[in-house]
Amino acid sequence: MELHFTKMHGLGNDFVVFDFTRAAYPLTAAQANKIADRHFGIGCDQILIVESSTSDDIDFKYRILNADGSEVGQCGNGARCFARYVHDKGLTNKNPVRVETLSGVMTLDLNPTSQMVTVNMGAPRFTPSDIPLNASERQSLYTLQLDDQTIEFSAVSMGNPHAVLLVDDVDAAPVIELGARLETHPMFPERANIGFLQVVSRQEVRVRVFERGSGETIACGSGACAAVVTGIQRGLLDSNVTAELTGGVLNVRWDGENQAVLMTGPAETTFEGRISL
Ligand SMILES: N[C@@H](CCC[C@H](N)C(=O)O)C(=O)O
Repeated sequence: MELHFTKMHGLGNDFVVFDFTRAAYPLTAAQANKIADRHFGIGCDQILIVESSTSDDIDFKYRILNADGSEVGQCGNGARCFARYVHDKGLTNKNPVRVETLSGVMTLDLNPTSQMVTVNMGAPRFTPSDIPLNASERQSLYTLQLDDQTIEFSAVSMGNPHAVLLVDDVDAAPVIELGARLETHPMFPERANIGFLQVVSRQEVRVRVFERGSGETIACGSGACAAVVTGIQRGLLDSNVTAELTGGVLNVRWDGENQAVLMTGPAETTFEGRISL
């Protein structure tokens, strides 16, 4: 079977995008894993699948597979690329675009004069069972034990599970070593994305994220939102924040409890091709 794909990225968080609106194709986890492989496949952090929606008021179904083949409910950088893709391919001319994911409905707003897209990420969820997190009650800071180290973190669902650690300097943070160990810690029954947050000022942060199912990526949209939201909750940040990731800059806005998070950033196409599976 040969499939046409489009390669896209949001701040270097890169995606292989497939249009399955006309014909469904059941990609297996093993095939997804092969596509994402940077040596034996195309190479990407996530695979994004465009499908038709069955609801009248929703434009598309937006499915997300991590590089390890696991299907997940959220990808913020991917959502911006999704919006750009369905417009560039002429699948819709609606703006905003409404999409359904495993985690709920998202609204994607394309800026008509630039490559920027604003994603309404929905309201963050803090209840442990919603994240999910093995804890009996909601707290702004949790701790877990790793050998003889006590790790302090905040936890939130942005439609996917995030733990956020506050650090003095993201460049010096042990993102890969600690991220890999925390991703699969029993505190996180569905694993978690592990973010490292450095507060530069009340309006500016630096963030690195070890992503569940993909490893450290050079940008994670939902990770940036999780980091900013937990920083605001801890009283360290204002409601409108610039998040600097290794791949570039996002704007994140959150006006507090039960309010939706708005994330704005670029979305770009790099190339198109065909792959035999
Ligand atoms: N890169 C993403 C997040 C992709 C999914 C994540 N790895 C998970 O497993 O939840 C983003 O930009 O949000």
